[in-house]
Amino acid sequence: MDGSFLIGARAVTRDDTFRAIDPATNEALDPAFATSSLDDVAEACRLAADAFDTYRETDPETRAAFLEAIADEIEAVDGLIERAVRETGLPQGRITGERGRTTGQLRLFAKLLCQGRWAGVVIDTALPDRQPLPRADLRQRRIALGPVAVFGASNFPLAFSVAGGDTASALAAGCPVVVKGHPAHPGTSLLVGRAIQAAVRKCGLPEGVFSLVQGASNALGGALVADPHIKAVGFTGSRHGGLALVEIAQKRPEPIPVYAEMSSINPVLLFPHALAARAADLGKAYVGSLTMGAGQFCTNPGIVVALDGPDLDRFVDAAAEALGGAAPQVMLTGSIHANYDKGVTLLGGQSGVETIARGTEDSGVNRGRAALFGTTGAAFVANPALADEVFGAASIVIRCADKAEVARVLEGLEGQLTATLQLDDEDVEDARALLPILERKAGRILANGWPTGVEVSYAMVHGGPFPATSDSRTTSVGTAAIERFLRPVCYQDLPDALLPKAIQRANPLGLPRLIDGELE
Ligand SMILES: NC(=O)C1=CN([C@@H]2O[C@H](COP(=O)(O)OP(=O)(O)OC[C@H]3O[C@@H](n4cnc5c(N)ncnc54)[C@H](O)[C@@H]3O)[C@@H](O)[C@H]2O)C=CC1
Ligand SMILES: O=C(O)CCC(=O)C(=O)O
Repeated sequence: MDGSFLIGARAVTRDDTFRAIDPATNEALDPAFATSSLDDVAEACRLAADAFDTYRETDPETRAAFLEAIADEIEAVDGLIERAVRETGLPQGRITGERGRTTGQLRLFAKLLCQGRWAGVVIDTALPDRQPLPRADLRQRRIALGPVAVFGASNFPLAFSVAGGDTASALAAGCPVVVKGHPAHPGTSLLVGRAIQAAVRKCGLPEGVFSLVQGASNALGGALVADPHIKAVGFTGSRHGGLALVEIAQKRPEPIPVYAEMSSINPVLLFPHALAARAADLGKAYVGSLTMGAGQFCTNPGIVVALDGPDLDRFVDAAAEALGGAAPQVMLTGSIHANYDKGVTLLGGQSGVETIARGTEDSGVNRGRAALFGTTGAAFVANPALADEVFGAASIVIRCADKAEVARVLEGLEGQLTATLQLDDEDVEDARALLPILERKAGRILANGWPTGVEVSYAMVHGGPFPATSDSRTTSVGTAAIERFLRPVCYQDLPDALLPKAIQRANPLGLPRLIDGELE
């Protein structure tokens, strides 16, 4: 690996460099990586704009073959898993699974392209004899928005990074992509970036379809979002970072959409009959979800809400026992670990909050020690700081005096990616009463499971009201993610010779069409 970054078909080096740090040891890793300059960012965006008109009008099958080629190239990269493990501290099994999720995601978008519904073809045929006025021939399809800036996430070095869901959905839509790799895993980013670059070449696509810029400074990311050629942004990371990018995008002479996935504490509701039947099992399973990946999931179960009583005591005892035996895990970066420790100290120091259990003692660098807290519904409602996300394996159990207090706790929450119900048949009526609140708050509501681990599928919604995301109308995981990067265009009375293939009368692409309100 040579430490370059990728501008179109070129690998570029610069004198200004930075290194990845192995978070398990704090050792700086070779090689040194070139930091992209602001001119490099501008060049990547210009190439993307040059490629746009050609790339967006490629046949769906061509883009599908491209996505498949990227997946194949990623699977062929030597040393990818090892490098990602070194740069993130995540275990090999987890990274291997994540690679499968990443390539599976690319292949799912390839399949979606061949199915054609994404093109959104709707036709209202002309009614020349309609009284009192004739109707024109109206043909709608969706086209790509333009070049997209994607920010790789620290916590998913493959599935939410260079070739992750944002990139896959933007490329599927017909948008060239300029990725800013996350500075914590530049080697992983480069290896995956090279795989995409190779796929661009093999598929004969314009070089500007993909570039990867690298560097740690906010100026770099800010310049990318501000570049006039960029027409949308995909981001997963901190609330602070996401909001900074939203502000830059809104202040541009031409504001653009930012799809930022930010903070979420993912409430878990324990209903009385479920608690009575299996409190101890629920306690253990909750700690499994909480501590997975050192808790570094935005879907991590950060709060548990239940009626106070002996069954909740049994849940808490089982959770405390499981968490008390949980070994500290390497976190992604020194600063994420420091933020975690700070968040745990702040939460534990709030009035009305008790520390129920901590994971076993910290014995190495950047190890996150799990933390379980408890409080009452009244204290939680009175103090918004108790609902701040602590990114890592920390969670708080909220003991409510009655059902009305459960509802008040939920009403007080900000927007969430998920809400989880642990319930039995006898709990359904209580759950039904809370469903309207949960629908207003969350993008995904699940029963008798745990929120971590998102399925990549057609029905998935990985989104939710602010601050879970900056735009609750969409999802960043699953096939519906393509919609973020498309916009409708209506063609009125254009002759067939001028129409794009997607909406020509003979339907040469064989796309599904809604004609005069009826599915063809
Ligand atoms: N909710 C979630 O899913 C996640 C939350 N986090 C939170 O974020 C904290 C920091 O972790 P990171 O992953 O590094 O996230 P981050 O938001 O600090 O950085 C993500 C990316 O955005 C860029 N960036 C950040 N602020 C920027 C700005 N003002 N202008 C331009 N570019 C900017 C960074 O260089 C990086 O490429 C964690 O401690 C955690 O609290 C991190 C990862 C996921
Ligand atoms: O739980 C998952 O699989 C996805 C989590 C996620 O989107 C994140 O942590 O950024």
